[in-house]
Amino acid sequence: MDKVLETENKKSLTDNVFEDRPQIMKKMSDSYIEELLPFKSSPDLLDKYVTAKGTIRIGKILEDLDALAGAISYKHIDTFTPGPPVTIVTASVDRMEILMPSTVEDMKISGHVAYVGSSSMEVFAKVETIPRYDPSKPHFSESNPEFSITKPTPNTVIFARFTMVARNSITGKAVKVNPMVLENAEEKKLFMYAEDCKTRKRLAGEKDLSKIPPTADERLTIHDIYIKNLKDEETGPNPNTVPMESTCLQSVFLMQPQNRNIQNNVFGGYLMRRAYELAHSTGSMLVKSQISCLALDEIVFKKPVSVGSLLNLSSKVIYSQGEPSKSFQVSVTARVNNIEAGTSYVTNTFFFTFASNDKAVPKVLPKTYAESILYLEGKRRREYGLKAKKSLLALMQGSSE
Ligand SMILES: CCCCCCCCCCCCCCCC(=O)SCCNC(=O)CCNC(=O)[C@H](O)C(C)(C)COP(=O)(O)OP(=O)(O)OC[C@H]1O[C@@H](n2cnc3c(N)ncnc32)[C@H](O)[C@@H]1OP(=O)(O)O
Repeated sequence: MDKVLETENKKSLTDNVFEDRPQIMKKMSDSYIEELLPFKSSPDLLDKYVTAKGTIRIGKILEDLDALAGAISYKHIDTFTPGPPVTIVTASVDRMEILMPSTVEDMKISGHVAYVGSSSMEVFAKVETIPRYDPSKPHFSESNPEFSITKPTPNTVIFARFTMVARNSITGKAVKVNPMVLENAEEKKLFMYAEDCKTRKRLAGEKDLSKIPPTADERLTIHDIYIKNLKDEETGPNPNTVPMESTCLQSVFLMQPQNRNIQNNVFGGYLMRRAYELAHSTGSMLVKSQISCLALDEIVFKKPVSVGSLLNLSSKVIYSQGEPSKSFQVSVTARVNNIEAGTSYVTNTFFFTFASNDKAVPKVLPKTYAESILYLEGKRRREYGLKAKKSLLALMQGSSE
């Protein structure tokens, strides 16, 4: 008996509370949320989202998607009984193809939990245009009587897959989330697909060039660039090429409490918006004209960014083929400086694909080995991106039949 008491006394109070958290079965439709963004009929709303070009700010939409994924996850873990607070954090986001229209359209963002692991949830969310928007419909709906699973349709402009993780708000440890009951074959298929997405993201980063050296073909590419650089030095700079180092931009932000979760860490969506805006500026400076965002590669939020720290975002154009291609890749590295502790670490690197709307894009050339590795990273991402876009478009075509 004494032995049992001794063991019990050694257990942390908060851990017990979380282990005892009741679990209830949830359906996919239980976590569904949709929010209408009627930009055409609501000038006040449009005012918050419009860019100088008169289009919709992609950064704001990315921020909304992250908040929506958070709200959906909280809905899934809700057990309808008062309990200790659980914090939901964004662990990773899959690659997103961005097909935003060049005109202002009414939109809807919606989604639900598509897979649950032990403490993780895969949230599928999409942004779509609503050509025949009915202003008598409510703006915000927490349930949908005609629930259908989230998959891309011909009206989808962004299809996003988030991995959200539940943590004990006090100890920071993993918390078990509610299990899920699958109601039909379509949901089972989506659940398996979502599980694959989660596993792939979990393994992301293990194949990157900081861990695996360039292939033989890639080494040849680096050598070709070296020869080109030598030629340029002899004959004078080529007007159609730009050194990678000259494309760098930086911005520094003090992390304020307005963008924090209950653990005092900054929302992933806020970081995505800031990174997007810097990447867009970096691309525009290269092209010196209007550009459009085509994709945001997968993101892993490795470490939290705490309120009070300094966020340093540094960006560069890491890959562009030059004429006739109009697309190029921009990377943004987020480094956090803790002023009082004097520490600094990289939390994540964002990779964007942009395309020039009209003007030609100069070829970007690396000068150092470190830049060459970034160039190869950009080239790999471009090649992977072309395949990913093809399969998304096929999925969208398929769902219209
Ligand atoms: C307009 C709309 C209306 C909205 C209406 C307003 C609503 C208003 C609500 C606001 C809601 C905001 C919600 C935002 C939420 C943030 O934006 S949070 C801020 C950004 N994110 C962060 O700061 C996270 C930083 N990273 C970390 O803290 C750690 O890396 C993590 C994510 C906790 C993972 O740590 P770890 O030690 O690897 O965790 P570990 O315990 O080993 O694994 C836990 C689970 O995560 C999984 N996992 C870990 N890493 C990964 C990964 N990279 N990929 C996939 N899975 C992973 C594991 O597989 C494991 O899964 P299970 O087997 O338990 O199912």
